[in-house]
Amino acid sequence: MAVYTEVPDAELSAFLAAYEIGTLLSYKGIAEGVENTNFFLHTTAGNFILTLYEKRVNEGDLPFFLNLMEHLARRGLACPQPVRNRSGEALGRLCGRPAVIVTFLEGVSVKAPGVDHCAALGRALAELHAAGRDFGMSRANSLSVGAWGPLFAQAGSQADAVSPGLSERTRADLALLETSWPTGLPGGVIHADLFTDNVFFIGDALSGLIDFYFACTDALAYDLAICLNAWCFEDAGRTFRKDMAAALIAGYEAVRPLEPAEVEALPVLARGAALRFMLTRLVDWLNVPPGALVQPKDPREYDRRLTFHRQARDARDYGRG
Ligand SMILES: Nc1ncnc2c1ncn2[C@@H]1O[C@H](COP(=O)(O)OP(=O)(O)OP(=O)(O)O)[C@@H](O)[C@H]1O
Ligand SMILES: N[C@@H](CCO)C(=O)O
Repeated sequence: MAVYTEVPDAELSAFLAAYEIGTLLSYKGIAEGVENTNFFLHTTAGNFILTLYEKRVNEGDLPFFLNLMEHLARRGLACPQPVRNRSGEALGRLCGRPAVIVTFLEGVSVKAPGVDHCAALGRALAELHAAGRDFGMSRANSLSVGAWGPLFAQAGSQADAVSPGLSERTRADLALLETSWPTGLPGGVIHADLFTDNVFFIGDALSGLIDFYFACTDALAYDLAICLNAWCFEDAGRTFRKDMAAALIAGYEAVRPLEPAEVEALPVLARGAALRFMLTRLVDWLNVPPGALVQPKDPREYDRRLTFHRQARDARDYGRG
């Protein structure tokens, strides 16, 4: 359960008093998620999410994330909206942490997506990229290829205790990716963490996207590569579902066709995306803060995906004919 920061009732009441969101009827810590502390708030005015930003979120980046959510909603994308307090501010402080209330988005995430979910995700991802095109702010991707070596150094010699041979495999992947990472691909605002838990459906229809706290300015096709990893593997990373990948890419290209350079770069982008999530999971796995209510995610699931990516030859192996 991702609650890193306990919030005493009195502090919560004082914080909420600054907002016009009715009277608190109930609240609870949210079980899902690993990055930030989230509470579900039920008030006389409706449902809201209270987020306290933790380790990986830099406070200076919050205006980018909050403005982005507002911008995307203006462009018609369904995503949570920051709630401003009586002074007109969206960003507050609670228990020493930056804190924001956002609107509640209806829908449920799918645990085991199918081909149709992947097709819908592809369309939504391309729509997100299109909606972000005229967003005026930018933020470098702080978890791109340049960050992977330092992340690996944090795990150091403990990697092999998590999975035999992981150090050596990671060293080789890093060396290859650091020299072959593509530059100059079409760029813009990307979500950068569009895992199944961040995409909501009502029935079969995609109802919205949440969790924009890794959003940044980077290659658009890298976002697609992240989704290929997050949505198109089964059995904890052992089985690649080419049919789901094909549906994801086709859904994306129905809105925004990929350029030839992006198609060519897909295998290396997918390999890099897998390494990025393997590394952040590895560091988190080895460093659970004392007292935190969180279930860290298993880095071995991404080590297994890397086995697939290492043998992939071109985009056809990812279902892009
Ligand atoms: N605006 C929202 N509307 C409805 N539910 C939400 C909203 N924001 C968060 N949630 C719920 O809280 C959970 C955790 O939120 P979120 O994914 O933002 O946390 P996180 O710690 O950043 O997680 P992650 O591990 O995906 O980075 C979500 O899976 C969802 O169930
Ligand atoms: N989506 C990430 C966690 C949040 O960044 C993962 O599954 O590793």
